[in-house]
Amino acid sequence: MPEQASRAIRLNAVRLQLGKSAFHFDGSLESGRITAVVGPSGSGKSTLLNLISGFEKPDSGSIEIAGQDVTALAPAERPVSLVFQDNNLFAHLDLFTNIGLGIHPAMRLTPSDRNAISDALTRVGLQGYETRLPGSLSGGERQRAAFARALVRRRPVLLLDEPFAALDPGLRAAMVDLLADLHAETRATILLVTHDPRDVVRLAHNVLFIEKGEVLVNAPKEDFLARGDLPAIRDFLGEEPFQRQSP
Ligand SMILES: Nc1ncnc2c1ncn2[C@@H]1O[C@H](COP(=O)(O)OP(=O)(O)OP(=O)(O)O)[C@@H](O)[C@H]1O
Repeated sequence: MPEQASRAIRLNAVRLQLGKSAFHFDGSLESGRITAVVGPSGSGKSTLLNLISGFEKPDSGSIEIAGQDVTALAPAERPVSLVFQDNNLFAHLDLFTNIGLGIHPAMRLTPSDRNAISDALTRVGLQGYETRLPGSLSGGERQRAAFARALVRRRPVLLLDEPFAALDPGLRAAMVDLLADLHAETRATILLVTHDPRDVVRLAHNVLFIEKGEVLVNAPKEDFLARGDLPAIRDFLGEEPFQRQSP
């Protein structure tokens, strides 16, 4: 499938040292699919997303997105949207502007852009919050606003670092459904860092399990869920019996 291959993310012998932590990533991620990025705390999940989005530069090796070598490109030049763990809203700008910047850095917005912003706010349950500053929002509301910005950007690659972490169970379920809908609409390549095996079961097509800065397993979800023989994966899955479900 040449077209599929050309749209994938490839990490070619990527090496990075951050303080005492060494990272080595080699392999590819399927395009148009949701890949759950899982593994113990401190294993390198956020670092992988930072490398793909360009906020970290490899010491050696290269990164390709959609067939293009992006290793030397700045984050804004990459076809990627990233929602950080602690979200990345500008504190001095209202929500409308924060989200509008996701569409156009100089805020030259068309009427349809303005509609898209309002629509995104509605979809994350923040309708009417256009003039609010991030500091006046709860952690979960900020997280949803960051998600709304990723929605309007419509980049082919969406990187989400624990986007549901600060949400209560009801909102969490709504946002999980929203992400599933978003993927069905856009067929974006989505990497989702999560600590919750339920997200893997509900959302993921593939799973990348990272341990100590390296990929332990990169496999379809069904194969991953069957790897209870590996202690690290058993620890992640816990005691719950997980059904083999398709997203
Ligand atoms: N700039 C840095 N300087 C030194 N060490 C760093 C730096 N950034 C990350 N690290 C270390 O690299 C390791 C991996 O960090 P990373 O944030 O990628 O882990 P993670 O898997 O996302 O963890 P968590 O699940 O807790 O969010 C950690 O031990 C972290 O302390």
